[in-house]
Amino acid sequence: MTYSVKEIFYTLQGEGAHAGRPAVFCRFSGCNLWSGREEDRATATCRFCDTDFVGADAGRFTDAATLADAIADLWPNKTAGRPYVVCTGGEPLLQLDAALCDALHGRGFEIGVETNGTQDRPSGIDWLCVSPKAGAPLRLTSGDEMKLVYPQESAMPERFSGLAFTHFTLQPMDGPDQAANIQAAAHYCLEHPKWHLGLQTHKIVGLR
Ligand SMILES: C[S@@+](CC[C@H](N)C(=O)[O-])C[C@H]1O[C@@H](n2cnc3c(N)ncnc32)[C@H](O)[C@@H]1O
Ligand SMILES: Nc1nc2[nH]cc(C(=O)O)c2c(=O)[nH]1
Ligand code: SF4
Ligand SMILES: [Mg+2]
Repeated sequence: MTYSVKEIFYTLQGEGAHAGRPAVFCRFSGCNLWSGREEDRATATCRFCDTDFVGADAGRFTDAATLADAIADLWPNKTAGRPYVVCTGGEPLLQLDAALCDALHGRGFEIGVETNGTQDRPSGIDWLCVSPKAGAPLRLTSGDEMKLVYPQESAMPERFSGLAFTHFTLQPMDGPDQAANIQAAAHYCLEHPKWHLGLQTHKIVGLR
C-alpha cells in the first residue's frame, strides 16, 4: 500500500470533543466527494470544504512503517502525554488501513480519524469522528463522535440524532455566512441539548 500525504503537522486538535488536545495531524491527499479543484466546487457532492488536500506535498510513503515514523518524529516529548495522531484529509478512509494503525500503535499513538462516513473503517481506530455530507450515502452509522457541519439542506441534525454515537457536535459552517451559522447552531443546541456547539478553535487561535 502506498500512502499519498498532503501534509503532516503538529498542532492542537481544533474541533469537536477533543478540542484543545495536542496532536500530530496526518492529512491524506484526495477525497471522494470533491476533486479539490475550485472549478469543480459548484458541482461537487461536498461544496463547503475549507481544506486543500490536492497533491502529495508531504510525500508518497511506500509502507506503513515509514509513514508512522514520519508522524512519530513530530511528537515533541516522548515521555509526557499519550501521543495522539489525527488522520484526516481529504478523506482518510480511502487510504488508512489496519497496517498503518498497527504501525502507529506500535509507536505508542492513540489514533483519531476525521471522516465523511462514506467508507468502511479498518480495525484499530481509537476515536472515530464522522461528519456526514448532504447527498453522500452514510455508511458509518456508529462511532465516538458525530460532528455535523450546520446548516446543510437535507442533512439537518434530526436525521442523525438517533444514531449510535457517544458525542453529538454541531459545527457551524465556515464561509460567507459564518456569523449567522454560529448563531443558528448555538440556538439549535439550546433547543436540542443532545447537541453541543463545536467551534473551530484553531482558526480562532491562529493555528494550522
Ligand atoms: C476537511 S474535512 C476532512 C475529513 C473528512 N473528509 C470529513 O469531511 O470529515 C475535516 C472536518 O472539517 C469539516 N469542515 C470542512 N469544511 C468546513 C467548513 N467550511 N466549515 C466547518 N467545518 C468544515 C468537515 O466536515 C470535517 O469534520
Ligand atoms: N487544528 C486543526 N484541527 C482540526 N480538526 C480537524 C481538522 C481537519 O481539517 O480535519 C483540523 C485542522 O485542519 N486543524
Ligand atoms: S468530504 Fe471532507 S475533505 Fe472531502 S470535500 Fe467534504 S469536507 Fe472536504
Ligand atoms: Mg481543517
